[in-house]
Amino acid sequence: MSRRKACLIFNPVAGNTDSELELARIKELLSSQIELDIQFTTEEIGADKLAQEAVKKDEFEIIIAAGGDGTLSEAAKALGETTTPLGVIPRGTANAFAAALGIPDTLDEACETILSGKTRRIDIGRCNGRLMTLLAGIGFEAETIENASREAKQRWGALAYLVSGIQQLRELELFEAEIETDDKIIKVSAGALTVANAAPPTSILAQGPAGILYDDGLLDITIISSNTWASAIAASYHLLQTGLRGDAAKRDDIGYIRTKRVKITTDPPQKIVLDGEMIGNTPLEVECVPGGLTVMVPMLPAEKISEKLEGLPNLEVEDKSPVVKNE
Ligand SMILES: Nc1ncnc2c1ncn2[C@@H]1O[C@H](COP(=O)(O)OP(=O)(O)OP(=O)(O)O)[C@@H](O)[C@H]1O
Repeated sequence: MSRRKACLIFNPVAGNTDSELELARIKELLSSQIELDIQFTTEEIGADKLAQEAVKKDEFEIIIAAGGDGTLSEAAKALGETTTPLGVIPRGTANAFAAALGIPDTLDEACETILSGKTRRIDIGRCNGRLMTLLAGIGFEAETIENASREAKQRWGALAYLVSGIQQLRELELFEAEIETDDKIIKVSAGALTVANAAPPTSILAQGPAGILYDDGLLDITIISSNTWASAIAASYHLLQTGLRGDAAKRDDIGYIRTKRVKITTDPPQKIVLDGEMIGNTPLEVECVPGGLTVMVPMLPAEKISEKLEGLPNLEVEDKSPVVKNE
């Protein structure tokens, strides 16, 4: 059987792990079935440029990105609105992109997902003229991201966002927002607004609705209007719980709507963070691009796997499925 050809885009500085060992393991796992052309990102040449060049060459069946959320999201955006599938190997601190799509975050399982060859078309968003894979946030989320420095992230990992978030909550100030969808205009005082195409449960500010579907052609907007530090903490905790359970939020200071496109203006103007990167100030316009990205995903979403027995001592499993007789 001939091997498939893939371009592997690898960020050698992502995460806090030994990247040489990781690259060797990826090659070991994939190369029996996939011929890899390995390209390293540099400070100057990002995953977006490498992915665009790979698409242009027109010789790869898959483009695989191995790195943190920055690398994965850049590669995804370069493949947006093409049919080339993206293989995802998460190697960062938070790995929100993989978590949002149910892609496992261990190297071995992520490579297994790529080898399984199952692809799925997912939505992407178009946000103020740029492509969006996960979400855009204004208010609280934007300030949190800006304040979580790379140094803090390296020292504390995902905790850095939490610490920065709590600092930010102390300075909570509401702003006036006008949210215009195809069929409504909503005016509201808000502390945080999140427009999500897809989001992992850890993106708590996006967890208003019960489950954020990444292939329904719609965006999920969560509005948080807590006006005191105590109520903002209670709202965040509620969202963490409901998000993990897959339930909808049930507090008066949390609202959510679903729409194909949205325009948000605020007074005063607020910073916008798009997929973890500051991109400027409001107004914010987002539109869903249904099926805009093809991704290699596991056969079953990871969260649906509810059984694990392997590894238990003296394990014996009897298959009791009924025998079908041909009479
Ligand atoms: N060879 C390189 N040397 C230095 N910086 C690089 C190199 N390749 C990519 N980068 C930088 O790495 C950043 C992207 O990092 P990425 O998101 O992949 O990992 P991370 O920051 O460790 O993960 P996370 O975002 O989960 O913390 C970009 O800012 C890019 O400029």
